[in-house]
Amino acid sequence: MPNLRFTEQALSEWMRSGGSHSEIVISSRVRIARNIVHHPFPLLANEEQAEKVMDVLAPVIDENQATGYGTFQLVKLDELGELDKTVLVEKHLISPNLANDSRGGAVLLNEDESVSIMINEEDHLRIQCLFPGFQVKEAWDRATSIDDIFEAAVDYAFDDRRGYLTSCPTNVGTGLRASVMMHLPALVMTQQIGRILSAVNQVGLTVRGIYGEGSEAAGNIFQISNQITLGQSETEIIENLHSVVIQIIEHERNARQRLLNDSALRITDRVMRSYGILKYAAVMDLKEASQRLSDVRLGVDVGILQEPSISVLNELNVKTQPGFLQKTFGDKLNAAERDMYRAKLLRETLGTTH
Ligand SMILES: Nc1ncnc2c1ncn2[C@@H]1O[C@H](COP(=O)(O)OP(=O)(O)OP(=O)(O)O)[C@@H](O)[C@H]1O
Repeated sequence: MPNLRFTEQALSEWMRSGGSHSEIVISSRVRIARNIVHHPFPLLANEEQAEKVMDVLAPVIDENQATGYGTFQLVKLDELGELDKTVLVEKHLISPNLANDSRGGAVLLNEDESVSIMINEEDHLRIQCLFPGFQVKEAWDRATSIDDIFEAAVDYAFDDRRGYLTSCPTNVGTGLRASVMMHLPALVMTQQIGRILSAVNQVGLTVRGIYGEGSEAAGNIFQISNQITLGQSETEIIENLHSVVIQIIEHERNARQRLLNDSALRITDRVMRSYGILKYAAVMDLKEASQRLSDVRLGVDVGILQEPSISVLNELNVKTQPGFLQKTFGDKLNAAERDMYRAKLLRETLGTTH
């Protein structure tokens, strides 16, 4: 089993700085889907064929250490235990898809974990770049520079009329998904979220939960990304997302202000109560932890609380997940044990000694 430093720390190095609008936008991501010619797409490939794709793609970055983004390590999913795979998903470094069906799958990760290049996921190549805060354009620049390195080395499946060809028709064209992870507690509390999210859908964007397609929006965190990859240029996709996100930020800010003006005592009580429960509870399930961490994050953002730091809250969002908990406290914890250890971890991290 390889020495996997990526699963030791909960907080990726790239998450340590804030980025712009970080009181509302937690992170930005761009991923580009590509396939290479003369190889069956991953869903149709047998093990040997998947292995061949890996042999073609994995060395491209190895030979190109001058990416400017530090050295990369190749992690083959078949060589990892279930727990390490789960932790990589919990840190957003691989998709749940790749963890569940990792035949011939691999990921190339750079040192600060801001670039993750999945091989043999739904497509041969999925280049993902992550940035803290609202930095979709920066994530796009980085992803496209990595894409250029691959494009110079291999032949991509490309059709003059349709653009880049992908396994799922929803990715054909640019193969681009740009997204932001937003913390929108005030829009949820003021019950405006439904209206805002359906407006978002109407302008070609889609809303997902914290772990992507099919996951729930836990802890008032929503992932907003482009739905359309065909018929729009990459710049248009990024610009469209950018302008909608700016509007959502504005709505969330206004909602926070309104809550503070109209219900300061109620909000303060909610924040302090959640902080107290996180510091002293003996049992805590994931749903409650996510909700209470969201309350505390809001409290820090609007100045009700001076601590903990946002960096500690980001770290707790990963550390309280089932995989990471088991990594910390021991393999194979049942649900009741996880709830107990989650509470212990929260008490210890938030500075309560008993
Ligand atoms: N802005 C973001 N910040 C951090 N992680 C993100 C962000 N957007 C998406 N992710 C993570 O990327 C992973 C994949 O998400 P998702 O399923 O939405 O995208 P995808 O695999 O690119 O989409 P699809 O295959 O459906 O086109 C998930 O674990 C999700 O948490």
